Amino acid sequence: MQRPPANTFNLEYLHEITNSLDEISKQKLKGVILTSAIPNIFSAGLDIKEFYKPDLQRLENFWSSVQDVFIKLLDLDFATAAAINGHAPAAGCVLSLSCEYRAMVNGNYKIGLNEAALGIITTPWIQAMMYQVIPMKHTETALTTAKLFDVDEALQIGLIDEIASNKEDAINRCKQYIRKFDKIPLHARALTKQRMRQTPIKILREQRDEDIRMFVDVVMNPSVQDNLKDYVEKLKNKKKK
Ligand SMILES: CCCCCCCCCCCC/C=C/CC(=O)SCCNC(=O)CCNC(=O)[C@H](O)C(C)(C)COP(=O)(O)OP(=O)(O)OC[C@H]1O[C@@H](n2cnc3c(N)ncnc32)[C@H](O)[C@@H]1OP(=O)(O)O
Repeated sequence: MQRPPANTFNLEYLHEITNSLDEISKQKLKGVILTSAIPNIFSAGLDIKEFYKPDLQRLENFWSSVQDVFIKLLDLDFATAAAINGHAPAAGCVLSLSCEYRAMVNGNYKIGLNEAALGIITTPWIQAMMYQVIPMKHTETALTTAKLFDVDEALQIGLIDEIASNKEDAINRCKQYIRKFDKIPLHARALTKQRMRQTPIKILREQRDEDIRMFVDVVMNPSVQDNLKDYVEKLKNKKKK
Protein backbone atom coordinates (compact mmCIF):
# COMPACT_ATOMS: atom_id res chain seq x y z
CA MET A 1 0.00 0.00 0.00
CA GLN A 2 1.27 3.39 -0.92
CA ARG A 3 -1.14 6.22 -0.26
CA PRO A 4 0.70 8.90 1.72
CA PRO A 5 0.61 10.16 4.33
CA ALA A 6 -1.03 7.27 6.24
CA ASN A 7 -2.44 4.67 3.77
CA THR A 8 -5.99 5.62 4.66
CA PHE A 9 -8.84 4.22 2.58
CA ASN A 10 -10.99 6.73 0.74
CA LEU A 11 -13.56 5.85 -1.93
CA GLU A 12 -11.17 6.12 -4.87
CA TYR A 13 -8.47 4.05 -3.14
CA LEU A 14 -11.03 1.36 -2.28
CA HIS A 15 -12.00 1.21 -5.98
CA GLU A 16 -8.34 0.85 -6.93
CA ILE A 17 -7.94 -1.98 -4.41
CA THR A 18 -11.10 -3.70 -5.69
CA ASN A 19 -9.71 -3.61 -9.23
CA SER A 20 -6.34 -4.97 -8.08
CA LEU A 21 -8.04 -7.78 -6.14
CA ASP A 22 -10.15 -8.68 -9.21
CA GLU A 23 -6.98 -8.72 -11.29
CA ILE A 24 -4.90 -10.88 -8.93
CA SER A 25 -7.74 -13.31 -8.25
CA LYS A 26 -7.57 -14.29 -11.96
CA GLN A 27 -3.89 -15.18 -11.65
CA LYS A 28 -2.42 -18.45 -10.41
CA LEU A 29 -0.59 -17.11 -7.37
CA LYS A 30 0.75 -18.97 -4.35
CA GLY A 31 -0.05 -16.12 -2.06
CA VAL A 32 -0.18 -12.41 -1.45
CA ILE A 33 1.63 -10.34 1.16
CA LEU A 34 0.12 -7.03 2.23
CA THR A 35 2.53 -4.42 3.51
CA SER A 36 3.09 -0.68 3.47
CA ALA A 37 5.53 1.49 1.54
CA ILE A 38 5.14 4.17 4.23
CA PRO A 39 7.58 3.96 7.14
CA ASN A 40 5.95 3.35 10.54
CA ILE A 41 2.35 3.19 9.27
CA PHE A 42 0.80 -0.01 7.91
CA SER A 43 -2.56 1.76 7.54
CA ALA A 44 -4.33 4.39 9.65
CA GLY A 45 -7.67 2.87 8.63
CA LEU A 46 -10.57 4.46 6.83
CA ASP A 47 -10.08 8.04 5.72
CA ILE A 48 -11.91 10.06 8.35
CA LYS A 49 -12.58 12.79 5.78
CA GLU A 50 -15.04 10.35 4.16
CA PHE A 51 -17.35 10.45 7.14
CA TYR A 52 -16.92 13.91 8.58
CA LYS A 53 -19.64 16.17 7.07
CA PRO A 54 -20.14 13.68 4.23
CA ASP A 55 -22.18 13.76 1.06
CA LEU A 56 -24.88 11.13 1.71
CA GLN A 57 -24.67 9.36 -1.65
CA ARG A 58 -20.88 9.19 -1.46
CA LEU A 59 -21.05 7.89 2.12
CA GLU A 60 -23.30 5.02 1.00
CA ASN A 61 -20.97 4.24 -1.92
CA PHE A 62 -18.02 4.40 0.39
CA TRP A 63 -19.41 1.86 2.85
CA SER A 64 -20.56 -0.39 0.03
CA SER A 65 -16.98 -0.31 -1.33
CA VAL A 66 -15.60 -1.18 2.11
CA GLN A 67 -17.94 -4.20 2.12
CA ASP A 68 -16.79 -5.19 -1.40
CA VAL A 69 -13.11 -5.08 -0.50
CA PHE A 70 -13.68 -7.06 2.68
CA ILE A 71 -15.58 -9.85 0.86
CA LYS A 72 -13.05 -10.02 -1.97
CA LEU A 73 -10.12 -10.19 0.44
CA LEU A 74 -11.66 -12.93 2.53
CA ASP A 75 -12.66 -14.86 -0.57
CA LEU A 76 -9.19 -15.07 -2.15
CA ASP A 77 -8.31 -18.71 -2.85
CA PHE A 78 -4.60 -18.36 -2.27
CA ALA A 79 -2.77 -17.63 0.99
CA THR A 80 -2.81 -14.10 2.36
CA ALA A 81 -0.37 -12.69 4.87
CA ALA A 82 0.24 -9.27 6.39
CA ALA A 83 3.71 -7.85 7.05
CA ILE A 84 2.58 -5.14 9.46
CA ASN A 85 5.40 -2.60 9.39
CA GLY A 86 3.84 0.10 11.56
CA HIS A 87 0.62 1.31 13.18
CA ALA A 88 -2.51 -0.62 12.24
CA PRO A 89 -5.54 0.95 13.90
CA ALA A 90 -9.18 0.36 12.91
CA ALA A 91 -9.56 -0.72 9.27
CA GLY A 92 -5.76 -1.19 9.21
CA CYS A 93 -6.27 -3.89 11.84
CA VAL A 94 -9.30 -5.34 10.01
CA LEU A 95 -7.22 -5.54 6.86
CA SER A 96 -4.58 -7.59 8.68
CA LEU A 97 -7.27 -9.74 10.34
CA SER A 98 -8.63 -10.61 6.91
CA CYS A 99 -5.28 -12.27 6.16
CA GLU A 100 -4.45 -15.77 7.36
CA TYR A 101 -1.16 -14.82 8.98
CA ARG A 102 0.28 -11.65 10.56
CA ALA A 103 3.90 -10.74 11.34
CA MET A 104 4.30 -7.33 13.00
CA VAL A 105 7.53 -5.37 13.17
CA ASN A 106 8.79 -4.66 16.68
CA GLY A 107 8.47 -1.00 17.58
CA ASN A 108 6.36 1.58 19.30
CA TYR A 109 3.32 0.67 17.19
CA LYS A 110 -0.35 0.11 17.96
CA ILE A 111 -2.87 -2.29 16.48
CA GLY A 112 -6.55 -2.77 17.28
CA LEU A 113 -10.08 -1.57 16.68
CA ASN A 114 -10.67 1.86 18.19
CA GLU A 115 -13.98 2.68 16.48
CA ALA A 116 -15.86 3.04 19.78
CA ALA A 117 -13.59 5.98 20.67
CA LEU A 118 -14.85 7.76 17.56
CA GLY A 119 -18.47 6.96 18.42
CA ILE A 120 -18.68 4.41 15.59
CA ILE A 121 -20.00 0.93 16.27
CA THR A 122 -18.17 -2.07 14.86
CA THR A 123 -20.47 -4.07 12.61
CA PRO A 124 -21.29 -7.75 13.35
CA TRP A 125 -19.14 -8.99 10.43
CA ILE A 126 -16.09 -7.16 11.75
CA GLN A 127 -16.76 -8.49 15.24
CA ALA A 128 -17.05 -12.01 13.80
CA MET A 129 -13.79 -11.52 11.92
CA MET A 130 -12.03 -10.54 15.13
CA TYR A 131 -13.34 -13.38 17.26
CA GLN A 132 -12.24 -15.85 14.62
CA VAL A 133 -8.71 -14.73 15.44
CA ILE A 134 -8.79 -13.93 19.18
CA PRO A 135 -11.15 -15.31 21.85
CA MET A 136 -14.63 -13.78 22.17
CA LYS A 137 -13.90 -12.42 25.67
CA HIS A 138 -10.81 -10.51 24.49
CA THR A 139 -12.77 -9.28 21.45
CA GLU A 140 -15.59 -7.90 23.58
CA THR A 141 -13.25 -6.08 25.96
CA ALA A 142 -11.05 -4.80 23.14
CA LEU A 143 -13.98 -3.47 21.12
CA THR A 144 -15.89 -1.89 24.00
CA THR A 145 -12.77 -0.16 25.36
CA ALA A 146 -11.47 0.81 21.89
CA LYS A 147 -8.21 -0.85 22.91
CA LEU A 148 -5.13 -0.33 20.79
CA PHE A 149 -2.54 -3.00 21.65
CA ASP A 150 1.21 -2.58 21.59
CA VAL A 151 3.20 -5.23 19.71
CA ASP A 152 3.91 -7.47 22.73
CA GLU A 153 0.30 -7.33 23.92
CA ALA A 154 -0.92 -8.13 20.41
CA LEU A 155 1.27 -11.25 20.32
CA GLN A 156 0.14 -12.29 23.78
CA ILE A 157 -3.57 -12.32 22.87
CA GLY A 158 -2.96 -13.79 19.39
CA LEU A 159 -3.91 -10.70 17.40
CA ILE A 160 -0.61 -11.18 15.56
CA ASP A 161 1.25 -14.46 14.97
CA GLU A 162 4.86 -13.33 15.24
CA ILE A 163 7.04 -10.31 15.98
CA ALA A 164 9.59 -9.44 13.29
CA SER A 165 12.75 -7.40 13.70
CA ASN A 166 12.12 -5.23 10.62
CA LYS A 167 10.03 -5.06 7.45
CA GLU A 168 12.27 -7.45 5.51
CA ASP A 169 12.09 -9.99 8.34
CA ALA A 170 8.28 -9.60 8.45
CA ILE A 171 8.05 -10.23 4.68
CA ASN A 172 10.33 -13.27 4.96
CA ARG A 173 8.17 -14.70 7.74
CA CYS A 174 5.09 -14.17 5.54
CA LYS A 175 6.87 -15.99 2.68
CA GLN A 176 7.72 -18.89 5.00
CA TYR A 177 4.06 -19.07 6.00
CA ILE A 178 2.95 -19.17 2.35
CA ARG A 179 5.51 -21.90 1.53
CA LYS A 180 3.79 -24.18 4.05
CA PHE A 181 1.15 -24.84 1.38
CA ASP A 182 3.58 -25.87 -1.37
CA LYS A 183 2.55 -29.52 -1.13
CA ILE A 184 -1.15 -29.02 -0.33
CA PRO A 185 -3.60 -29.35 -3.23
CA LEU A 186 -4.80 -25.85 -4.10
CA HIS A 187 -8.47 -26.75 -4.31
CA ALA A 188 -8.54 -28.47 -0.90
CA ARG A 189 -6.76 -25.52 0.69
CA ALA A 190 -9.10 -22.98 -0.88
CA LEU A 191 -12.29 -24.80 0.11
CA THR A 192 -11.06 -25.37 3.66
CA LYS A 193 -10.27 -21.67 3.94
CA GLN A 194 -13.66 -20.69 2.53
CA ARG A 195 -15.49 -22.88 5.03
CA MET A 196 -13.43 -21.59 7.95
CA ARG A 197 -14.22 -18.01 6.96
CA GLN A 198 -17.83 -18.32 6.01
CA THR A 199 -19.26 -16.75 9.21
CA PRO A 200 -18.25 -13.09 8.69
CA ILE A 201 -18.93 -13.31 4.94
CA LYS A 202 -22.36 -14.86 5.51
CA ILE A 203 -23.29 -12.23 8.10
CA LEU A 204 -22.27 -9.46 5.70
CA ARG A 205 -23.89 -10.94 2.58
CA GLU A 206 -27.20 -11.42 4.39
CA GLN A 207 -27.40 -7.83 5.59
CA ARG A 208 -25.47 -5.63 3.19
CA ASP A 209 -28.23 -3.03 2.70
CA GLU A 210 -29.13 -2.94 6.36
CA ASP A 211 -25.44 -2.63 7.23
CA ILE A 212 -25.12 0.43 4.93
CA ARG A 213 -28.24 2.01 6.45
CA MET A 214 -26.93 1.46 9.97
CA PHE A 215 -23.49 2.84 9.12
CA VAL A 216 -25.01 5.96 7.54
CA ASP A 217 -27.35 6.47 10.52
CA VAL A 218 -24.49 6.20 13.01
CA VAL A 219 -22.17 8.49 11.05
CA MET A 220 -24.85 11.15 10.49
CA ASN A 221 -25.76 11.24 14.17
CA PRO A 222 -24.95 14.82 15.38
CA SER A 223 -23.03 13.61 18.44
CA VAL A 224 -20.89 11.33 16.24
CA GLN A 225 -20.21 14.27 13.90
CA ASP A 226 -19.15 16.32 16.96
CA ASN A 227 -16.81 13.51 18.03
CA LEU A 228 -15.35 13.30 14.54
CA LYS A 229 -14.83 17.07 14.45
CA ASP A 230 -12.77 16.87 17.66
CA TYR A 231 -10.88 13.84 16.38
CA VAL A 232 -9.99 15.48 13.06
CA GLU A 233 -8.87 18.62 14.93
CA LYS A 234 -6.73 16.51 17.28
CA LEU A 235 -5.01 14.78 14.36
CA LYS A 236 -4.39 18.12 12.61
CA ASN A 237 -3.03 19.81 15.72
CA LYS A 238 -0.64 16.96 16.59
CA LYS A 239 2.13 18.42 14.44
CA LYS A 240 1.76 21.93 15.89
CA LYS A 241 2.62 20.72 19.43
C1 LIG B 1 -6.62 -3.73 0.97
C2 LIG B 1 -7.39 -2.63 1.68
C3 LIG B 1 -8.63 -3.06 2.35
C4 LIG B 1 -9.23 -1.98 3.19
C5 LIG B 1 -10.53 -2.24 3.77
C6 LIG B 1 -10.67 -3.54 4.43
C7 LIG B 1 -12.00 -3.65 5.03
C8 LIG B 1 -12.07 -2.86 6.28
C9 LIG B 1 -13.39 -2.73 6.81
C10 LIG B 1 -13.32 -2.37 8.21
C11 LIG B 1 -14.07 -1.21 8.59
C12 LIG B 1 -13.88 -0.97 10.04
C13 LIG B 1 -14.10 0.44 10.39
C14 LIG B 1 -13.09 1.22 10.61
C15 LIG B 1 -13.25 2.66 10.94
C16 LIG B 1 -11.97 3.38 10.72
O1 LIG B 1 -11.04 2.90 10.16
S1 LIG B 1 -11.97 4.98 11.29
C17 LIG B 1 -10.29 5.47 11.19
C18 LIG B 1 -9.68 5.25 12.50
N1 LIG B 1 -8.26 5.53 12.46
C19 LIG B 1 -7.67 6.12 13.46
O2 LIG B 1 -8.26 6.44 14.47
C20 LIG B 1 -6.19 6.40 13.30
C21 LIG B 1 -5.91 7.86 13.36
N2 LIG B 1 -4.50 8.10 13.14
C22 LIG B 1 -3.56 7.96 14.08
O3 LIG B 1 -3.81 7.60 15.21
C23 LIG B 1 -2.15 8.29 13.69
O4 LIG B 1 -2.19 9.01 12.49
C24 LIG B 1 -1.23 7.06 13.51
C25 LIG B 1 -0.95 6.42 14.89
C26 LIG B 1 -1.82 6.03 12.56
C27 LIG B 1 0.13 7.53 12.92
O5 LIG B 1 0.67 8.54 13.73
P1 LIG B 1 1.87 9.46 13.16
O6 LIG B 1 2.93 8.61 12.57
O7 LIG B 1 2.26 10.38 14.27
O8 LIG B 1 1.22 10.27 11.95
P2 LIG B 1 0.15 11.47 11.99
O9 LIG B 1 0.90 12.77 11.95
O10 LIG B 1 -0.82 11.29 13.09
O11 LIG B 1 -0.63 11.23 10.64
C28 LIG B 1 -0.04 11.52 9.36
C29 LIG B 1 -1.09 12.19 8.50
O12 LIG B 1 -2.14 11.27 8.23
C30 LIG B 1 -3.40 11.84 8.62
N3 LIG B 1 -4.27 10.77 9.10
C31 LIG B 1 -3.97 9.82 10.01
N4 LIG B 1 -4.97 8.97 10.17
C32 LIG B 1 -5.98 9.39 9.37
C33 LIG B 1 -7.28 8.88 9.06
N5 LIG B 1 -7.78 7.78 9.62
N6 LIG B 1 -8.03 9.57 8.18
C34 LIG B 1 -7.55 10.69 7.56
N7 LIG B 1 -6.31 11.19 7.78
C35 LIG B 1 -5.52 10.54 8.68
C36 LIG B 1 -3.03 12.85 9.71
O13 LIG B 1 -4.00 13.83 9.84
C37 LIG B 1 -1.73 13.40 9.16
O14 LIG B 1 -2.06 14.31 8.11
P3 LIG B 1 -1.18 15.59 7.81
O15 LIG B 1 0.19 15.08 7.45
O16 LIG B 1 -1.19 16.42 9.07
O17 LIG B 1 -1.87 16.25 6.66
